[in-house]
Amino acid sequence: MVESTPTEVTALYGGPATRRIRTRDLIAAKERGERWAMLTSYDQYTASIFDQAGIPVLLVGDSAANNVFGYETTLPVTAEELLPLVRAVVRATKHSLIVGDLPFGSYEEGPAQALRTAVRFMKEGGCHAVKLEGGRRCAAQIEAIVGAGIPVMAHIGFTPQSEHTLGGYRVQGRGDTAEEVLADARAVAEAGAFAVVLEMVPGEVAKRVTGELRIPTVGIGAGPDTDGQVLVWQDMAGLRTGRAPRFVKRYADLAGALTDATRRFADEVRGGEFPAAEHTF
Ligand SMILES: Nc1nc(=O)c2c([nH]1)NC[C@@H]1CN(c3ccc(C(=O)N[C@@H](CCC(=O)O)C(=O)O)cc3)CN21
Ligand SMILES: CC(C)C(=O)C(=O)O
Ligand SMILES: [Mg+2]
Repeated sequence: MVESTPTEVTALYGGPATRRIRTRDLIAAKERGERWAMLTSYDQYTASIFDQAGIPVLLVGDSAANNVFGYETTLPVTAEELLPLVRAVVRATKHSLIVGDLPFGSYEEGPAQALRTAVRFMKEGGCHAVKLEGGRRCAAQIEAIVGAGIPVMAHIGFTPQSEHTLGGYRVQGRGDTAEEVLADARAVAEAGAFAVVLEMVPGEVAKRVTGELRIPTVGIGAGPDTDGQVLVWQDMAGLRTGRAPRFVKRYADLAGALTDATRRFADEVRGGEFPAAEHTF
């Protein structure tokens, strides 16, 4: 039997988990035809669980705006709010590649601003790559960041930071506009992105993009034919209540479990059952 060297990772799943996943592992996985999962994470405990459960890529999303800070949209969240979350996720993990999502307003002015923010995320956040929203319009930003040695994940299709231009939460790339999504995908790959998120695009369009690009595609509401799939963790685990987007599948009912635990705790305090002798010094 051939023993693997400590630095070798033969597969994203099941390989010797002796070091962090790197961007090149994701490109190699695509060449082998392997699919992989990505989740958001914004804190120590979820980061550690996802890292140990074998999620190769964790995104500290600007969706922390909605799912941590309680804003309506992702537009208000700042680098100052996101950076401590990035640091927490990095500190809690050993294997996953950590991607920091650049917030609205921190890269649109041009390559110099984008590079400055990306450097902050790497230096102050300690993440291993950054993500930004936009295709052709962000090619210069991607080039500048990649040119400084920082890996970039792109994000095209429905880009929540530009919901006011896109006309709300809508599928992008239906009919004739499929070519727009393809042009954006080619532009970000050409600019040096190591992967690209495809959000809310028709499955057929995502399949075409995935077949055409050498870099992996990561779908959210983009059908089954992308190389990776990403969900917001509170959606995946059923912590978020209320109506979820159609692309969400709930794998647990954390909201139900936590409500139940909370009620029992409160009831036992009211009934004098907690704390018991074993909890008392
Ligand atoms: N919890 C959470 N999950 C997400 O997926 C997510 C965030 N937050 N925050 C940032 C963005 C916003 N995203 C969203 C938010 C809403 C819809 C939505 O309501 N979609 C509807 C309408 C689609 C349509 O009309 O075509 C759906 O049913 O999917 C989609 C993506 C994705 N991101
Ligand atoms: C949904 C993913 C791709 C994202 O950008 C986020 O969570 O911020
Ligand atoms: Mg985001």
